[in-house]
Amino acid sequence: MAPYVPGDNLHYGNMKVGYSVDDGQETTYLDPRLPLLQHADLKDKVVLLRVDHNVVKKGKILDQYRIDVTLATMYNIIERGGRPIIMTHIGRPYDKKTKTLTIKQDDSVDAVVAYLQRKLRIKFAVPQFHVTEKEGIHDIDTSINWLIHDLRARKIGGIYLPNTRWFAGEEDKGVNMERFVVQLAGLADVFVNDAFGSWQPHASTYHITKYLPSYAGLCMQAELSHVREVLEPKHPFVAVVAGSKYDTKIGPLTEIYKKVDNLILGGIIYNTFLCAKYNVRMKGVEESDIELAKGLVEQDKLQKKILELPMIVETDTLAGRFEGQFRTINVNDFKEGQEFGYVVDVDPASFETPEVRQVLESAKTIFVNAVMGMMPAFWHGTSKMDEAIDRNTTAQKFFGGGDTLQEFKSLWPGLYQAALDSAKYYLFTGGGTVLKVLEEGDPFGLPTVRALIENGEQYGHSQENGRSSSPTRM
Ligand SMILES: Nc1ncnc2c1ncn2[C@@H]1O[C@H](COP(=O)(O)OP(=O)(O)O)[C@@H](O)[C@H]1O
Ligand SMILES: O=C(OP(=O)(O)O)[C@H](O)COP(=O)(O)O
Repeated sequence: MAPYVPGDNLHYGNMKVGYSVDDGQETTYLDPRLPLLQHADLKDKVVLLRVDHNVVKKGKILDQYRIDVTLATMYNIIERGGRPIIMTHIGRPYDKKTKTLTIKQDDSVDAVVAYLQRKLRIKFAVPQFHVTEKEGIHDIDTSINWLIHDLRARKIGGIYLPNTRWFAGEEDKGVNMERFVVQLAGLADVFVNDAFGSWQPHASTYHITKYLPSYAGLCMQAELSHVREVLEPKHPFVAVVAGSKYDTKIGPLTEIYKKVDNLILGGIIYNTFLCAKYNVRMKGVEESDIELAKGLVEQDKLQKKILELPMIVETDTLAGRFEGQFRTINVNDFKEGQEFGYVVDVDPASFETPEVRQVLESAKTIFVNAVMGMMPAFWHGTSKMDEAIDRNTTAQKFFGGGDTLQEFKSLWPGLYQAALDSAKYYLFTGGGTVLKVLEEGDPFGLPTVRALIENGEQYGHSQENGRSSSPTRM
């Protein structure tokens, strides 16, 4: 039998035999100053690869999507002779208020490493370093040299470092950070950033570029290219933003507000907004955050772009959804000075009001970074939101965010699967990152991406230096 040639379909009468295989290339639109993985010299080089494999909850992977989209970069590095040292953060083990680090096995990279080993059938080594209570790992000690020796000798397929946020220097700005970055850089010859979702300028995403020739990975490139569609949306443009990461999401909202036709809020952000607007109080919402939300309330007084979801769910306990201990309350009944228990979801009925239906059904672009309720017990609002958004079959729909994708997958597995292949949907690996890009107005202004560009200019390996011109073929 003749060998199968991709793209060379065989026709027998009306029957089509074989299938055509896409060449895997895609036109991307990237800033020509951005140094690309494709242009790096990787032969026999140790490559420090930062990914966003922040997919582990209580020691388990709930959605492997963020790992799968980095496999192309790993393959590319290995195929071109590079030896990978991979790193990611998991969760938020550093408490900014108490300034302490809590190291729990649940936040380890073990589940990710086990998944990669099963998937790629190569062996990864995870080095162990000395841990200090409340301060984490101070040093990458020399014990790692043995593993690097094995990596170079191809006795192991890769090294996977412990959770980057377990290192004292990761989120620090002083000597701890400098020491950590110098030690990290000492392990490798080249740095590749494929962690679109990790926009925060930490040691392993940002400061490391001061010390190694640095490049954008393939996932990073694809995401940066697609984010243009949200930056230049078809109108009406509706953003739905919810969840629990109040600290990193409230800032971008003021800028995003200017770009959208309507903004729908949920989760802790919405609770804080409601407290500020109606002068009510809810358990778990901090006074300092209410103060921050007042700016958004003022902004909305004139333009009225924020579409309120009127019915929300109040509970007496955060321990679960227990009959008789939760109830639906209506924002329109709020009285100044009222105090509520924990507000943990949006009632699904909110998505059936004529105003909300009209806005979602007439939108041309919808960006969703939203888990409406406290999971896993209060899933009802998020489920209804996903359904209401899917009803609009003409809009371009962009979902982004670790938890957003994970809940989309667990609540609507069939739809999630279809969305992965649908031209009407695009799933971003990072939700906070897309919000940040909308705030900056430029994906190449993200601190981590800017650092790559500056590195390319410093080392002279940006695309502009005779390698290629935009648009780029991956
Ligand atoms: N009202 C609420 N109270 C407490 N937690 C909430 C509430 N609404 C959503 N959450 C939690 O927010 C988390 C998702 O938020 P976030 O990390 O900001 O989203 P993403 O990862 O998609 O950007 C979920 O774990 C969910 O349980
Ligand atoms: O899950 C992430 O972001 P996302 O919740 O905005 O999608 C990323 O891993 C970034 O995590 P971080 O917001 O703790 O820096």
